[in-house]
Amino acid sequence: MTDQIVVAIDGPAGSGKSSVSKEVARKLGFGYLDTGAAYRALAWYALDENVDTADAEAIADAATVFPYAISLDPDLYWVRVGETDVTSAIREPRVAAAVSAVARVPAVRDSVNAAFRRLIGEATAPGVVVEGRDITTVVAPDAPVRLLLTAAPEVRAARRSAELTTEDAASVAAALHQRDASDARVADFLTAAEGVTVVDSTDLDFATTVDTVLEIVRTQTGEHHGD
Ligand SMILES: Nc1ncnc2c1ncn2[C@@H]1O[C@H](COP(=O)(O)OP(=O)(O)OP(=O)(O)O)[C@@H](O)[C@H]1O
Ligand SMILES: Nc1ccn([C@@H]2O[C@H](COP(=O)(O)O)[C@@H](O)[C@H]2O)c(=O)n1
Repeated sequence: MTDQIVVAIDGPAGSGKSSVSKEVARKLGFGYLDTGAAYRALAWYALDENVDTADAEAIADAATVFPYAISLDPDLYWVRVGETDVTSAIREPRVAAAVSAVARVPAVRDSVNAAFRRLIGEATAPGVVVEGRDITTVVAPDAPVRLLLTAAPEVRAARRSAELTTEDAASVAAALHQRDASDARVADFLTAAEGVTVVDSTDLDFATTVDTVLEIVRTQTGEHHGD
């Protein structure tokens, strides 16, 4: 599709990328691509198959056979590995703890990036909201809308902690910050690249954050999808 609109959104863990992107996609009638889900699903697969996530070569090999599928429908979101629905399992803290090691393997990034570009190209919606860590810089640097969604570290930790009610808040915050530090060695999602607009949601509620992103999409594309 040639006139497809890509809205590229990057940001650190817990900044609201998934929830905000999904809602923006719904409101615009766009597809939604959660790129972190591919890395999480590969980490889940490695754990399930007893592949050592610290062994880059073994992980690169696993990535070549890993039967991954994802829905781009924001109203019907699922992630599968083979016949197994892993939509919830990939959010477990054990997967979050393993994912950075998997994501730092260059061969893995090359293969998932090719899959992302294929998925975006095959999407039938008028546009796709794509979120992750390197979407504005590597996956879709030419996207007409490129955003860095951020929030203060303590706010992101508190939001994530509110979701993981069985975990203690200090461990949730430590895990989130540790994952950011590890991920930041691979992609710079803490500073906006040239041409990327920053949305800081520290003092914005969810609805206002969504409206802010929608307004930027409308201003930067001149499109009024979903109005
Ligand atoms: N502006 C906001 N105000 C309040 N809560 C928010 C806001 N934005 C997102 N949230 C909430 O913060 C939590 C984290 O958001 P979300 O999972 O979308 O972040 P994320 O950036 O995708 O995280 P990760 O990278 O770890 O997957 C969710 O519970 C979400 O509903
Ligand atoms: N473009 C991306 C997206 C994600 N990652 C890695 O996947 C992990 C999970 O991502 P979430 O968005 O679901 O938190 C993330 O911690 C990164 O390790 C990536 O490298 N590039």
